[in-house]
Amino acid sequence: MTASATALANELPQAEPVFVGRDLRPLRLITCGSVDDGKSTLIGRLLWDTKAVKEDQAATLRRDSGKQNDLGLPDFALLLDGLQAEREQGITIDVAYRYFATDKRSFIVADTPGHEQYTRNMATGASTADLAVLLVDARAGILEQTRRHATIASLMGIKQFVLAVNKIDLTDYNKAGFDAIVHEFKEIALTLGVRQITAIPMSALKGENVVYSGRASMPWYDGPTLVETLEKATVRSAQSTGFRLPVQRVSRPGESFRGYQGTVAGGSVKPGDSVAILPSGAVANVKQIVTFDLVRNAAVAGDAITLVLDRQVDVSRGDMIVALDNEPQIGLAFDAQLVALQPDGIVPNKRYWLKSGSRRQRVQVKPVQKLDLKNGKWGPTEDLPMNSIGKVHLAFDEKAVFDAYEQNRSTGAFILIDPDTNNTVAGGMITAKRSDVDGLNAGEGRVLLSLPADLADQLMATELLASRRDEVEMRRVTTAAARDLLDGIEG
Ligand SMILES: Nc1nc2c(ncn2[C@@H]2O[C@H](COP(=O)(O)OP(=O)(O)OP(=O)(O)O)[C@@H](O)[C@H]2O)c(=O)[nH]1
Repeated sequence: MTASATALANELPQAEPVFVGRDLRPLRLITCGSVDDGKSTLIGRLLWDTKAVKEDQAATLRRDSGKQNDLGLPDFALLLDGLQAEREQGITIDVAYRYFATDKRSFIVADTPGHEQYTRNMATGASTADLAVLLVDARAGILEQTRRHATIASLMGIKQFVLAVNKIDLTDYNKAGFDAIVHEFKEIALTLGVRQITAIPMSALKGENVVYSGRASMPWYDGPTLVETLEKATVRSAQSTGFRLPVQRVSRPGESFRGYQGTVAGGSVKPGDSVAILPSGAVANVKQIVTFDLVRNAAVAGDAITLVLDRQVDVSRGDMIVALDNEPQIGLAFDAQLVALQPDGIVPNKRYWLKSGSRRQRVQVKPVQKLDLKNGKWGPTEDLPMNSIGKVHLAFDEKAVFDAYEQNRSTGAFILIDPDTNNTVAGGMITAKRSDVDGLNAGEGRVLLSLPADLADQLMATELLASRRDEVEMRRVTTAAARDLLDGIEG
């Protein structure tokens, strides 16, 4: 907002501030479903009927789909061909975002592939979404994949669901079939604690109940269209935590200036605020907030800033600067839920890297419960195979800083990386801090050695070190890196 706009806003009566903000914020949604449920067709249809498709794309679409469709309609899935190319590049996190708008609101839709092995992409898309559209083929009904996606979406904190019963035209607009699917889904939703469900019979292909009403074919349905539902959905309220700045970089352009850079991950901050630096616990006041070239008088979640403090304190990459009166949890042990993403699953008690924001820490993971995707019940477990969803205990080598995911989706989320392969093996959410490490070997007192690979292997082969594997962790580095480390210690 410009200075004059701010002044104007201050003069206006304060009666409806909520509405001003609400319409400006786009609704983020994720679409999920099994292969061929019609996800691409639905997104294509949304873009087409809201006129988000540019004229040149539209001409290509009419030309390319001319022969392909027995209904004489354009193949809306073709609109997403560009995304297919993006997918095939094999980018680690594989979510494509599309934008469209009505005169009431704008939307960002995360399109994620439907195959089972793409669960991780779904989890990524869900982590920022306000609402999930779950597609079901009206002929096939609810599948295990539907349950899996609903579960992941709800674990990722999504509270609003649209059950899109698609291809209803292929069932002759059968009301009883639609009702049975809705009934079955409501039972699943109940076990997940999801209450806000809008079920819509639709034909993405024909554009019925997507943007335009399908009443002509389905006089029995008097509910909203998909777009009407999306227009009325609520955008997640701001995170309920105080100020959070995960430090991505310490900027030191000259002797006199030291700033801490990162993207605000919660709350807001202004000069004069008292902050703590975690995990050290040092305290300081905010002296200045800088963005690109501007000095700002406040910053809020989402802003990329450089923070200048009023005194010399020790801050490094991976630390978190937080509101003094509203701090996250600090500890060695946490409860979490995660989705296992790799063929090896989660290996009990193995040491992984946990990455959250710019922080990377060693952690041991103990699976304790697994979700049965057939009946939605949690049961005890000792392992978590690929694509399973589990509750785990985490034990860190050094103090970790988190908010519960419920309170803050940035500072409560993490991924696990296998140190041997560098693969992302899980995506997870912190649920609570634990008071004990549950028999896991929290690594206080453990020795970390960074050595050239051949030397490390020789040392590990000696009897002394082989017998003390739990106490000594060997990091294999190049000879040059080892020399740098030694130089650093000496100099
Ligand atoms: N009759 C009918 N056919 C539909 C409808 N929606 C999609 N289809 C057809 O179903 C097939 C699959 O649709 P897609 O949109 O490609 O499905 P998808 O879920 O995106 O599939 P993937 O991209 O492989 O995950 C296509 O031939 C569509 O034309 C619908 O509402 N009615």
